[in-house]
Amino acid sequence: MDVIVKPTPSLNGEIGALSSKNYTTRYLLAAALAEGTSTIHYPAHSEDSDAMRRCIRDLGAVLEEDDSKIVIQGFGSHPRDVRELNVGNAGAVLRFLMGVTALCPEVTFVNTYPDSLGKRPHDDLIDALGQLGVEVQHEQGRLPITIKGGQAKGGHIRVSGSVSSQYLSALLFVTPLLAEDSTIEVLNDLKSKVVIGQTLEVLEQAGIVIHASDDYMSFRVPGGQAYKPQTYTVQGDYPGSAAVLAAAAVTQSDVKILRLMEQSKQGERAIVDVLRMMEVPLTHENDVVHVQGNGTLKAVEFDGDAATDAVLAMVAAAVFAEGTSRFYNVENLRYKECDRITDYLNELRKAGANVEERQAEIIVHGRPEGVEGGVEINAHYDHRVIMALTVVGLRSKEPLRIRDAHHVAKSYPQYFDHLQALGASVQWVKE
Ligand SMILES: O=C(O)C1=C[C@@H](OP(=O)(O)O)[C@@H](O)[C@H](O)C1
Ligand SMILES: C=C(OP(=O)(O)O)C(=O)O
Repeated sequence: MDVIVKPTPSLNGEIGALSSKNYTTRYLLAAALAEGTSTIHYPAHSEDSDAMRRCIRDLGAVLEEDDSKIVIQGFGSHPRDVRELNVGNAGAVLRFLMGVTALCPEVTFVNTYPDSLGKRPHDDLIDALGQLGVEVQHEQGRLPITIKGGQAKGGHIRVSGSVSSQYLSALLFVTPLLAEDSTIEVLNDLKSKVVIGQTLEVLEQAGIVIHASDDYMSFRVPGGQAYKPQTYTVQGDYPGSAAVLAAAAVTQSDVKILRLMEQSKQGERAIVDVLRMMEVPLTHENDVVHVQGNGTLKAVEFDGDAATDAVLAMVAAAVFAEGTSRFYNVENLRYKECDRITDYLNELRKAGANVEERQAEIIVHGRPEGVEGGVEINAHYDHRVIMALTVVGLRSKEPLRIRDAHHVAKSYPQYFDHLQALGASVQWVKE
């Protein structure tokens, strides 16, 4: 399905934020790894969170769900012996479960998105699992991947953090369940460091003890621990909401998004600070972000690694700012659902934006007068490219047609409904 985005001068109204993808995947996993019954209130519903639901069920968890909660009977440290798992296009779900299946005799992760997740690297995690005595078969570090576990006991593990924090999160989820203590040393840089704060928060809620250094570069994990069954409540999602806030920032708007915690550990809450730095009129009080956009924005410089999943939305806002914006320290955007630097900037250029790339930077020469539009956009299987190009389309002179926009459902299936509710002119069309 494609979406046509038409120029929309103003957005008005109020929406509840979608539920956080990152917390939902983590709570589902922590509940599955507990023996006993856990409850998760307001879990996210999207392709990625559904992938985690499907896989933990395949591994032996029992799930019962109604409109507002999911009740999970976990399998503890004894997942069922399954042959295959299908994570769809969900990177975090794949990496976390590659760690957990170190507890299984032999599991193959199949390759259902050869042009997206199928291209993403997992070498650093494969190497770390090897240090635990887990045999991993793979296609040059890519899917399909077979994990032959069952022998892992714990020990000293060195893992690179220079491509993704998800490899480290994977190790943090599984090592507490191993018989012996582990130490984890992070080599090189740790990208998306803030996300590790979310992993540690969830592990602590599940009663798991981890001794982390202040810089998150080394960890001591006592072995033989058990996840406690818990009641969790999922907070609102900043990465998805960032796109709606960017849309409000580039139009004449009066838009409120509810359920966005000020004290959240999600790095993408920086969208609020970045829009503020861009002089967009907004407030953030009592978990409500209120944007009263006047369409005028100033350029900004920002370390994007602090808010990795909101950078594309920030860039979309910068397309209409006065001056030149720079988003630096963003190389790992190249290893996501698509190359979020080269592929994304190519689509922005098609729409009429003036953008430049460096290996680890995005530079945007703003066009406050608006961009031409009137072209077809390739979604590159990437929900965040779809959301960001929609923001650009709202302020293009001619409509944008976003091909295969249904991939937005990876994280935010109701994105276009939310925008429509705010008055955006967006419309689904069959190919
Ligand atoms: O741990 C997680 O849930 C995630 C970590 C981040 O990935 P990287 O660590 O690869 O940057 C983020 O982009 C992704 O959407 C979710
Ligand atoms: C990169 C993302 O997800 P993942 O790595 O889990 O596929 C994302 O949600 O933007």
